[in-house]
Amino acid sequence: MVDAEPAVVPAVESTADAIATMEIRGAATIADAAAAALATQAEESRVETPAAFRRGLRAAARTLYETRPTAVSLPNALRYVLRGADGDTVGELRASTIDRAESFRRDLEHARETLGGIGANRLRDGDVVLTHCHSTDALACVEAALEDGTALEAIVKETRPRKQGHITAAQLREWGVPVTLIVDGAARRYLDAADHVLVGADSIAADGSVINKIGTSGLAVTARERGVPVMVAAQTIKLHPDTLTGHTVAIETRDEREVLSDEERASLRSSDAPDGSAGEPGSEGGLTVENPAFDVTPPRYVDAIVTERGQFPPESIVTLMRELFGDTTDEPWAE
Ligand SMILES: O=C(COP(=O)(O)O)[C@H](O)[C@H](O)COP(=O)(O)O
Repeated sequence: MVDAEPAVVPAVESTADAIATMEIRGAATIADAAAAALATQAEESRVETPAAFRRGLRAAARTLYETRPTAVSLPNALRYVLRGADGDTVGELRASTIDRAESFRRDLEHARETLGGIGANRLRDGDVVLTHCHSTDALACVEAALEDGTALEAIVKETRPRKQGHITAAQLREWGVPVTLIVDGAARRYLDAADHVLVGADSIAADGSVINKIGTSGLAVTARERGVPVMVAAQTIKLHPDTLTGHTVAIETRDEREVLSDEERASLRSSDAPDGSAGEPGSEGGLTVENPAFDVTPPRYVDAIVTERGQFPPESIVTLMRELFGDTTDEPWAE
C-alpha cells in the first residue's frame, strides 16, 4: 500500500511560521527550533511505511528550510538530523530521528557554553563591550566572563529596524551589567569608550567573511579605524559549507514596512498629492525603501572568530570548515 502524500504535522508549520515572522529568531535559536520541529514531525507522523515517513520528514525539512535564507545554522541543523534518520521500519526511523534531533540540541547548548568560556578569555576586568543586534553566542562570552568574576560594561546598539539590541540590553541588565543603549548612528562616537566590539554571526564564509545583522560591517570598519578589536562569537554550525565551492550567502530582504509603516507611507502620499488628498498607493514619487537584513564583513576587519573549537583568525577558518563539513553539501530535503 502506498501512503497518500505525507502531511507535515501542524507543529512544524507553526515553527516555520514563527521563524518566518521572527517570533523565533537568531541563528542558533532557529537551528534549535528546527531540530525540535523535526523531532515532533517524527513523533507525530502517522504514516505506515518507511518511504512515506522519509518523505514526510523531507517535506518538514523543506518547510523549515524555506523560512529564512541567511543563517546557515538552519540547513546545517536540518542536514544533521536528516542524515541520522536510520532504520528499516517506521518505528526505527522515528526513534533514530528523535535521538538525532535531541543530540543536535544538546550539542548546540554545549557548544555555546564551551565557546563562552573561550571568548571570556579575551575579556578583562573593567572592559567595555560594544554589541550589535542580539546574539546568544556573543552573550555566552559575557556570561562566562561574569561567572569568572570579570566586571564588564556594555554599550548596546539598538539595531534598526527591529531593535534586537533591546533584547541584548535586557539580558545584560538581568545579569547586572551596566548598559548604555545608543542609536546605531552613534556607534563611532562611542567606540572610543569601548574595548571590544562583540557580535555574533548568521554565517561565516570560507574566506572568513562574517555575515551578520545589517550594520555589522560598518561597525567593524569603524572599529578598525578607532583601533577597537572585533570579536565574532559563532559556533561551528554557523560555518557555511557551500562557500567552500564558491557559493555566496543569500542576504535576506525583509518587508519594507519594517522601515516605513503603512501609516507613514500614507502620510507621504497625502502630503505629495497636489490637492492634499490621500493620493494613490505607489504614488510616493521617487521613493524606494529597501530592507536588507544582513551584511558581509570582510575578514580583514575581524580580529577573531570564537568557536567552541577555539578562536581563529578569520583567514584560517576554512581549515576548520573543511574538517567539519568536507566539500559535500547535499540537500537531503530536496524531493
Ligand atoms: O544577526 C543576528 C540575528 O538576526 P535576526 O534577529 O534577524 O534573526 C544574530 O547576530 C545572529 O543570528 C547570531 O545569533 P546567535 O548567536 O543567537 O545564533
